[in-house]
Amino acid sequence: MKLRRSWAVKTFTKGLEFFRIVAVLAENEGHHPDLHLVGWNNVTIEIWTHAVGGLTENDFILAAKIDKLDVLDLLRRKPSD
Ligand SMILES: C[C@H](O)[C@H](O)[C@H]1CNC2=NC(N)=NC(=O)C2=N1
Repeated sequence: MKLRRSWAVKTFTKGLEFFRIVAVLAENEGHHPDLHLVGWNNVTIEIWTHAVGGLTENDFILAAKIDKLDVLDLLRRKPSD
């Protein structure tokens, strides 16, 4: 079981900017997601705790903080939810 969310970014480079922002957060949290940039503009982030091979509270905390990031200027459209 993993937490997974995808976003369509405006450009490949904006996808990398997204990753850079997430990387700062991940370093601060001491918890690190899997980052995928596929098909030039599809960003998918997967979160789980490798150490236990499943989900822990830290995963939900990181996911919630990623959801709150101000990345609208990087996206093709607003996230649907
Ligand atoms: C020592 C260090 O805190 C651990 O290796 C952390 C780092 N970040 C991590 N991130 C994630 N997603 N899962 C882990 O098990 C994990 N372990």
